[in-house]
Amino acid sequence: MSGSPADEGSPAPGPERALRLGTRASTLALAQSGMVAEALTAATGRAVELVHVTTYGDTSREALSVIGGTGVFVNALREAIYAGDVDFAVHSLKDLPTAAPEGLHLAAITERAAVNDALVARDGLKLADLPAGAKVGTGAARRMALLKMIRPDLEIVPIRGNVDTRVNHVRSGDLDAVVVALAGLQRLGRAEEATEVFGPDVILPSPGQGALAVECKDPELAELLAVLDSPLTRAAVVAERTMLAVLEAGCSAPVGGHAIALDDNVLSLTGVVATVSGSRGLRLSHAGAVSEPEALGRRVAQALLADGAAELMEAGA
Ligand SMILES: NCc1[nH]cc(CCC(=O)O)c1CC(=O)O
Repeated sequence: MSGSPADEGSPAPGPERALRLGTRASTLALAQSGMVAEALTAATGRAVELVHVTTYGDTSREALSVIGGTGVFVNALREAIYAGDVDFAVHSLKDLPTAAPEGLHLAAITERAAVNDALVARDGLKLADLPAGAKVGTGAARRMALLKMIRPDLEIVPIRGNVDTRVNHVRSGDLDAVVVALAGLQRLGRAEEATEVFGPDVILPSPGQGALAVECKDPELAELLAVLDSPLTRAAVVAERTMLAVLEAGCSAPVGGHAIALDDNVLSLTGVVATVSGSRGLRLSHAGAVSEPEALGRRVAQALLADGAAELMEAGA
């Protein structure tokens, strides 16, 4: 194949030109895409060029629940791949809808960074130190519900926007605290602003949190990108996302899921489902084979459903 011109009819980008990586232009997306680009170049020697793609989710001020959920960030990047404007894209895995898109390969799921949620509070405060009625910003139903379970007195303020924007609400004094993904803070070089890092036992993360998904259309490119895949992270997030899919939870439902490898062969998956108000919640864990993450995801989802998860998600309060 080497030496064949890129325009000879093969959709596979020839080795002579840089691979075009489509990315949102937010600081976090640029950091994530940059990390993947560097890792790919280090592993394969291929040059990677970042191509900015503006998504409706970036320009709209509307609530995500109104404009179609986090899928809006993903769709514009996918369109750019389908159109051939870019060769591949990097997404935060937790933003990917669970349904597999037609004609695209989930070529790599990168080794997971921190799965934790983190509190960024004024004056170095921890959750337990916040005064009664303190204003805590988050737009995620899961975070709202799980925070309310621990501190029913808090005033949850629904905010959205990039991680920097959200953290800046604390800097400016609008809010006493925000809850964001630690992985996001770390990738922005702002991890030291976290005043508390929540273990999964306290706030169970979102399915896929901390992992990046690398997606492309061309099968040969998918083989090249697979060098970035972490099989253990893939097994964990497949278990988490299967659970989410079986629960049929929209991205707005308060659902958490987190799988860890107990050893090379055994995965433990914990799932949580709650009412948005945090008035009621269910949480349980099962273990299963690393080689069969879908079965584990289904098992945890079915156990949650058997305990009344569907009613909780519909309750709305
Ligand atoms: N919902 C937006 C989003 N998607 C991915 C991350 C963080 C990075 C990650 O989870 O890998 C964030 C920010 C946040 O949740 O605070």
